[in-house]
Amino acid sequence: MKECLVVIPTYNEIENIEAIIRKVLSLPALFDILIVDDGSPDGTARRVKELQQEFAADGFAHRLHLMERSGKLGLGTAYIAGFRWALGEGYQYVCEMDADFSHNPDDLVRLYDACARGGNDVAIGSRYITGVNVVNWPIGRVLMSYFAGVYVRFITGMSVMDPTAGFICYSKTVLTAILQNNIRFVGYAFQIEMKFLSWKYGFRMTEVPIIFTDRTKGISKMSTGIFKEAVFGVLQMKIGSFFRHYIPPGKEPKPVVVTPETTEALS
Ligand SMILES: Nc1nc2c(ncn2[C@@H]2O[C@H](COP(=O)(O)OP(=O)(O)O[C@H]3O[C@H](CO)[C@@H](O)[C@H](O)[C@@H]3O)[C@@H](O)[C@H]2O)c(=O)[nH]1
Repeated sequence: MKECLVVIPTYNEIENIEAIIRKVLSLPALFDILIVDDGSPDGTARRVKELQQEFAADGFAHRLHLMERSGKLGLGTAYIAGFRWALGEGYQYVCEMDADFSHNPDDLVRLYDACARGGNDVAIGSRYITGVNVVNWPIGRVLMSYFAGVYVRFITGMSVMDPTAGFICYSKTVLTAILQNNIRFVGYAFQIEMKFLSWKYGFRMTEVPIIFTDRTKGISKMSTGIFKEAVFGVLQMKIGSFFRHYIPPGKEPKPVVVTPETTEALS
């Protein structure tokens, strides 16, 4: 059985890609990797292919996968494409993680355990569940991230302390339910939308404390467009939620089968 896939979106991560892949593959063997690369001009995908060849010679090519997309289509759509692939391949759990070591790959085990052994459907690697655990971000970025959380909690009513977190483990059940929806955000607001939908569907969610350490190699792809999408998008998302019902899989009303007996019973 395929147990857990770590989806890593990449755009120009040539300085980090090999190290992060080798680190994840050094963890317990239940973690496979899917890199979703958006045509990185720096050759990130090419390096992944070289590693795939090396691993094939060692007999574990099945643990490293690559999805190449035509251009920079956004973090959210990269993850959605990765999640759909994971469900098609039959993985039980799927993790999100950045390529740049700002998330410590060792914490994957804690996130996975919180779901697989802790009975949760969503385990969030949380920077703010025990104070503020962010290292080396400029103070402006820490404040923006922290108050984005306050804003999201105020607008949505969802009590998650780190709604913009990008280090998460999902069960296949929650992803199956969420992906029935059109995920509207392409940038980092996608992270908020995923948690909001998990919460609306009533899935069990937990926050696992982590320390987020800013990257030392390569640059962040955060932009003002991504920021605006999050600010206005959260409001749209909340308003939109008034007009729909969220029914988790298995809880859908059973269709009534009409037979002569049921017709008689109804009359
Ligand atoms: N495929 C693809 N990957 C992308 C894209 N944009 C960013 N990425 C990849 O997504 C990961 C995160 O991007 P960063 O640009 O390093 O994010 P950050 O500024 O450090 O933001 C962190 O904080 C955000 C808000 O709290 C988080 O939402 C985000 O996940 C991340 O942890 C990296 O692996 C990066 O290469 C894209 O358009 N396409």
